[in-house]
Amino acid sequence: MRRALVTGITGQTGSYLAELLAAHGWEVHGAVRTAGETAPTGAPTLHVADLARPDEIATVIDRVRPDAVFHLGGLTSVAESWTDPAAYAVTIGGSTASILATARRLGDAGHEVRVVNASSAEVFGRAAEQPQTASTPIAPVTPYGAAKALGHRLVKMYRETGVPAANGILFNHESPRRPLAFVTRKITHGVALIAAGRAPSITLGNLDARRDWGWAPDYAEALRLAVDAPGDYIIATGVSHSVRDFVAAAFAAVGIDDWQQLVLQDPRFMRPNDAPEQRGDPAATEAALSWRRTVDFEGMVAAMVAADLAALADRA
Ligand SMILES: C[C@H]1O[C@H](OP(=O)(O)OP(=O)(O)OC[C@H]2O[C@@H](n3cnc4c(=O)[nH]c(N)nc43)[C@H](O)[C@@H]2O)[C@@H](O)[C@@H](O)C1=O
Repeated sequence: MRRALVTGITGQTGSYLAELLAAHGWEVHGAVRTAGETAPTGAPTLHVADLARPDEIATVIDRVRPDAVFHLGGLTSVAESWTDPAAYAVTIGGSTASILATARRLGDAGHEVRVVNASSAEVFGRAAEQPQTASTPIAPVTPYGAAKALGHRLVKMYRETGVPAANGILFNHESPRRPLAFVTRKITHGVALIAAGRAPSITLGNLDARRDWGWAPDYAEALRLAVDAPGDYIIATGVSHSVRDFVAAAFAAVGIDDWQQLVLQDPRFMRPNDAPEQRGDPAATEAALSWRRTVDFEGMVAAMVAADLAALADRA
C-alpha cells in the first residue's frame, strides 16, 4: 500500500484528492494547520504542521515517511496576497522548499519521496500568449503568483537534480466545496439566495476578467495521475469565460434571464493587476496522463447552483 501525505487536505481540492487516493488504495495522511480540524472522508490520520513555519512540514514528512507528498496547502487568495505578501511568500514558497529538501534528503538515504506541487495559472501573470502552455514564460504579477512561481521553479530544479517531482499548473477550479470568498461560489450562493427571496442583489468587482474554470474533482484526478509521471502539467479546460458569463449562467440555472439590475459593482472587489484572461491548453496533459475532464462549464455552474439551493432548503 502506498502512503500519501496531503497538505491542504481540509481545503476544496485536497479533500477531493484525499477521497480519490483512498479509493485507489493509498493510505492517506493529511497535514493541517491546527489540531481539531476535521478529516475529509478517507483521511484517517492528521498531523499538525503550520506551513508558515516550513520546518514543521519537514518534521511531519520525517515522521510519516510517505511515498508521495501532494502539496496543496498554503494561502490561496490572490486579492489578500497584496495585504500580506510576506505570509504568502513563506507559506507557499518556503513550505515548497522545505518539502523538496526533505524529499531529497530522504531519497539520498534510500527512501524515495515523490512530490506533486499545486502550481497555479497565476505564475503566468498577464500572459502575452493565449492559451498558456507549460512553456509559457513564468511572469507573475501578484504576490500570490510570485510565491507560486518560487515553488514552481523549485520543483523544476529539484526534479532536474533527481527528486521525482511534478507541477500541476492548476487553473481556476470550482465545486460546491469552494469557499465563498472566490467569485464562483460567491455568485452561485448569491443567486440561490436571490432565487429564494432572501437577498436583493450580489455585489462584485471586475466582470470582464476571463478565467478558465474547471471542475475541482477532475483536477484532483489529474494531480493523482501526475504522481507517477514527474513533469509540468497544465490542468485546465482550454475554454475561458468572463465573470459576466458566469453570472449569466448561474442566473439562467434558476430561470432568471433579466439579471442586470440584480448585480452591483463595488471598487472594493477590484484588484491591482487583475489579469484580463487566463486560459490553459490541456492538450499535452491529456496526452501524457490520459486525463480528460468530465464536467464542462455549464455542468459545473448548474451543479454549484443546485448545491447552494439544496443547502438553503435544508436550512429552511
Ligand atoms: C488560479 C487561481 O485561481 C483562484 O484565484 P482567482 O483567479 O483570484 O479566483 P477568484 O475567484 O477570487 O477571482 C476570479 C476572477 O474574478 C474576479 N472577480 C470579480 N468580482 C469578484 C468578487 O467579488 N470576488 C472575487 N473573489 N473575485 C471577483 C477577480 O478579479 C478575478 O479576475 C485561486 O484558486 C488561486 O489560488 C489560484 O491559484
